[in-house]
Amino acid sequence: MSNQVTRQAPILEVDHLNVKYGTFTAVRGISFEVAGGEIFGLLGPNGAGKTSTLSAIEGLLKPTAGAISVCGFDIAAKPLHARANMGVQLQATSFQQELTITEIVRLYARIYGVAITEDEIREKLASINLADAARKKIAQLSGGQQQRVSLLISTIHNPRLILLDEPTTGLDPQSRRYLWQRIEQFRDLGHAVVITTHSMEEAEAVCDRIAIIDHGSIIAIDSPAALIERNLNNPAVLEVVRKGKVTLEDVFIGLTGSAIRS
Ligand SMILES: Nc1ncnc2c1ncn2[C@@H]1O[C@H](COP(=O)(O)OP(=O)(O)OP(=O)(O)O)[C@@H](O)[C@H]1O
Repeated sequence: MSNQVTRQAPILEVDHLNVKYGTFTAVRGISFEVAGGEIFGLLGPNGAGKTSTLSAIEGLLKPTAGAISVCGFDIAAKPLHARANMGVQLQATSFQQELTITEIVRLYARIYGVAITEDEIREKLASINLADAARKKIAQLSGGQQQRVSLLISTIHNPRLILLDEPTTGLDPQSRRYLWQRIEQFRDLGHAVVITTHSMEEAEAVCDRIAIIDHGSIIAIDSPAALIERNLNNPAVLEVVRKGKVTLEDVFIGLTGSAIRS
């Protein structure tokens, strides 16, 4: 939790969410809330159900049971209202490859009904250190630059809820730090941010709270520091400690097991 911001009312409420693919249950009874001014991490081994959970929140996938609301709007009953309040980070490959970065920003502003002048587009690109790349196409940018564009687009309509699926995978430490700072700025402005990551370092560095998901269920939920504290004497965790001091990764492996997932 940011020191400057008092915890606000929930922006995202997920209540006993179930997702099935055919007869296979990918998400079983997941419940959590994310408040404004909070960065919430979804962690879990491959196949745990993180993307399925995000897809249900985004309205891309119909849950088999449970309810999701964004800013009080039920995603099933008021999908347009709910989606107007959320920003979803897209992959670089999802953008129109033939357009320049400026044209992409202009296009998405229009899609989201945001009035934006050419000067404002220039300012926005400058704010993510991409003033010089305004005429470049997305494929001509580095991975870090693409992720900055992607975050800019997903937040162009100033959504209260921001959903980021592994936003820093493959980035160098500088680009990763830069994105962390941008994400924290949104948090400090009172937005709610949900992030999935496989990086325990990232979870510890930016997440105020995390949920560890395994086999479709939340098995632990708290701040990273509290999860470590609570598991300092957990034999399953102590068995996997590598460097004498219990880390979030040790807690994660201790709770989810060492077996490689398919
Ligand atoms: N469209 C689908 N049809 C059938 N099964 C699916 C489908 N999408 C996901 N699954 C299965 O549902 C489970 C959860 O998948 P999901 O992608 O939500 O996991 P994840 O935690 O995001 O994994 P990863 O870390 O690998 O991205 C997995 O067992 C996966 O194989």
